[in-house]
Amino acid sequence: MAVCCEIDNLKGRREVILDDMNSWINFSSCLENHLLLSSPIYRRQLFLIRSFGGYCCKAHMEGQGAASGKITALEADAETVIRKITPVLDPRRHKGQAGKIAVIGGCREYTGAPYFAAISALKIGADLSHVFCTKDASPVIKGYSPELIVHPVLEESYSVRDDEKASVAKRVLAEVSKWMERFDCLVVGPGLGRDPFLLDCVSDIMKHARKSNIPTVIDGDGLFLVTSNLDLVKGYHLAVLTPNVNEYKRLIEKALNTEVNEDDAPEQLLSLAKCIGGVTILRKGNSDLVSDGVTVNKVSNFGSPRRCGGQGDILSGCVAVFSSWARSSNKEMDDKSASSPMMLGCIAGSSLLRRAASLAFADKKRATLTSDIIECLGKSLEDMIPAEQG
Ligand SMILES: NC(=O)C1=CN([C@@H]2O[C@H](COP(=O)(O)OP(=O)(O)OC[C@H]3O[C@@H](n4cnc5c(N)ncnc54)[C@H](O)[C@@H]3O)[C@@H](O)[C@H]2O)[C@@H](O)CC1
Ligand SMILES: Nc1ncnc2c1ncn2[C@@H]1O[C@H](COP(=O)(O)OP(=O)(O)OP(=O)(O)O)[C@@H](O)[C@H]1O
Ligand SMILES: [Mg+2]
Repeated sequence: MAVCCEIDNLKGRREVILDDMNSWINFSSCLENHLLLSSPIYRRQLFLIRSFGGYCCKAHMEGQGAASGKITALEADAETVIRKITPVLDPRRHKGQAGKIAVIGGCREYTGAPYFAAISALKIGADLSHVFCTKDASPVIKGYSPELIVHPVLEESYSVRDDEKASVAKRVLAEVSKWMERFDCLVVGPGLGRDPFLLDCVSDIMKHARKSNIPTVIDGDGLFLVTSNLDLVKGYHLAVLTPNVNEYKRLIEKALNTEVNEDDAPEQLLSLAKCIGGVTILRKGNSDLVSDGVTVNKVSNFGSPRRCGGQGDILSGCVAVFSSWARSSNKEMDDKSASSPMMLGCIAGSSLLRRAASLAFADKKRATLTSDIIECLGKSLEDMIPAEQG
């Protein structure tokens, strides 16, 4: 009979005999839910057990690797996560209950990024999607889509005199704050730009969101801001950072004062998340890695070989929605021991984006663009969780 609690302690040699279906179910759910950090040896044994057909087998596990070897990231069961957290389409629900998201981003240079993030949130099932951007960016973003609610409230240095800055900053915070309590999640950074005055205002917005316990996904130039002031997110368990290759490099250099180490990538990500006080970090790349400083997971389902700009923006909008759904489903089930909603949101968002990218690429090949991927978000979700059954 498998004794699941012993599986956590792999310091010595363990023998696990899975002699019936129930013990296999216990054993495998223990692995999926708790033992996310494992040694290569352990993973080989898991594979061996699986290859025996799931049960009625005997496995010897040498624990040396777990005690002294590398930390590896187990592939997350993203499809199960998506099925678990996506809300049913219940006719008794009213507008807003499936999620209200706000993107803080969009300036003179970048109007695509906040649009991609905000429209992706709607495409996967959120009810309302707002964008808080600069005055210049607003008509452009509104022009892309009548679905988005666009607030032209941010200001860049060039449009504000020095003697006006304090009052303008106060006004910007007031404009965003009056909406804040209504949002289930913020996405800070897609297309924000790096204007110092604008970033000061966004720091104030982030502090306010934190005080109000609003989950916050930080991407793009939001990561530039956070890297320059880690205290903005340090210890905030409702923060998610979604760095790309450059953004990750800067974070590692700043927080850990070292270089990116590809050989021990899961371990380094775990240390980074721990160092920033348990924020959740989704490191984007060929495989996406997700950690909250306690566990580390991998999402590596096939995506697309096209690296057109904007895919990270889609991801940030999806992570915001899925994290909100995961939070609500934890609350509905009153399950305090459930996995971190931000981890689940990252796993679900990453997997869905990659599926959508793969579908879009199958159709458009080299001509695949971010808008094509957005068009595939709905079908990708439908394939896993049909609307009529959901
Ligand atoms: N259509 C759009 O509006 C898009 C806008 N985007 C926005 O563009 C902004 C910048 O995002 P990126 O993903 O390009 O940011 P990155 O930080 O990845 O790159 C910015 C640029 O600086 C260079 N760079 C980065 N780190 C460097 C370093 N350490 N030394 C030298 N050069 C370095 C990169 O090669 C790149 O050309 C963000 O606000 C982002 O959201 C992107 O999301 C792509 C789509
Ligand atoms: N080499 C890769 N192979 C496969 N998929 C990748 C690769 N790199 C990134 N991705 C996927 O694309 C998504 C976006 O990652 P990317 O690194 O392009 O973000 P980004 O640079 O922030 O994008 P954006 O242009 O929106 O700012 C990731 O979540 C990942 O799933
Ligand atoms: Mg990006």
